[in-house]
Amino acid sequence: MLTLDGVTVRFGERAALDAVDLDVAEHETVCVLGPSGSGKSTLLRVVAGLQPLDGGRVLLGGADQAGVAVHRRGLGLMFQDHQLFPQRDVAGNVAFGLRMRGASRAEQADRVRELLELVGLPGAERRAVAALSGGEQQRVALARALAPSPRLLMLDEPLGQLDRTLRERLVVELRSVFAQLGTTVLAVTHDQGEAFALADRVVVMRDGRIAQSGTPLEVWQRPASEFVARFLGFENVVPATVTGEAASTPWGKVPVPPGSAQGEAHVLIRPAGVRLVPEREGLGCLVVARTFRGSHVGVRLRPGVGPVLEAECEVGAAPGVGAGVGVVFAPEGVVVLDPRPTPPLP
Ligand SMILES: Nc1ncnc2c1ncn2[C@@H]1O[C@H](COP(=O)(O)OP(=O)(O)OP(=O)(O)O)[C@@H](O)[C@H]1O
Repeated sequence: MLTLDGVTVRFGERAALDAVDLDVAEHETVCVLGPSGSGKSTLLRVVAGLQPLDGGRVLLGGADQAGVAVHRRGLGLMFQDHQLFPQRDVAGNVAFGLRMRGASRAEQADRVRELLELVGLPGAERRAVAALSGGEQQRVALARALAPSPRLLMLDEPLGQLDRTLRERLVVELRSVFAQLGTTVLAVTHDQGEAFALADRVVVMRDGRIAQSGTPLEVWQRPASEFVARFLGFENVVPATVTGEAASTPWGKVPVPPGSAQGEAHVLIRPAGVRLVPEREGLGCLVVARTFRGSHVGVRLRPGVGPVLEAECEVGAAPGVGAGVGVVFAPEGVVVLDPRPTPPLP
């Protein structure tokens, strides 16, 4: 459906996109994730035709889009500040793209009714958009973007300004709407929870390049690099030398899963792989903080050697701040991060 082939965009000396290759298949939802300034919005703007290329090609359905105007690309856009028309009612907003295409009044009304049902706002046609909640406005923006049946729907931080509970609910609804309609989606977000919940495939960007691409599970279980692991919020990442089934780390020897890459690498120890034992039985640590996280308690530990460690304990079993504990590492919680560059996309 969509192919980016060596797409490069420069602003002065700096490449906002540096020879990016990316494919999005029909019916696929791809979420581009990355820190501020990594090139996510530039990527969307390039696909939309809002940003000229300094190199490479953008193809939609196999056709090179060079010189094709924004409104002729068959895209649906839903951007952060969803920019509804405040003077029009809900129906007037949703029907906008249909009117532009010359649909009859009856066609418009049918499609608007259908879409409002789909986004969970049945019968909202005559409501004023200014009187809607943030979440309702977001649904209207989605219905508006979907109304002309775009071949590719592009979302930029679609749920950015909404509160967490609402975001979590809307993500589930979005997924179900996309599945029902078979929509192809390219979304951009800096919120990993949103990306992981929405996407069939996650693409992590760093400095205008793709740092990793994979299913949410693949990326979560096997971050490709120290950068990706840290971006996902993991803190227990250290340089190591792997020999056989052990890694030498600043925390001492750590067991690694069988078949791990050998030699110099970074290792990630998931907090759940950091097991607390009596003080004299493992690496001695001091508990420096404790955070209740609902299903578990996060415990920060200062070891005698090496950087601070994060551990995860069952609620009720977490030691108090100031306690001395021992730590052992469970091999199933250890990931040797691949020192090789991310393999190209299939
Ligand atoms: N019009 C522009 N002129 C100059 N530099 C730009 C322009 N647009 C983007 N950049 C630069 O290109 C880089 C990528 O920007 P981009 O907006 O694509 O990042 P982003 O990942 O979307 O960030 P954010 O999450 O903060 O929106 C940044 O360094 C940014 O400063």
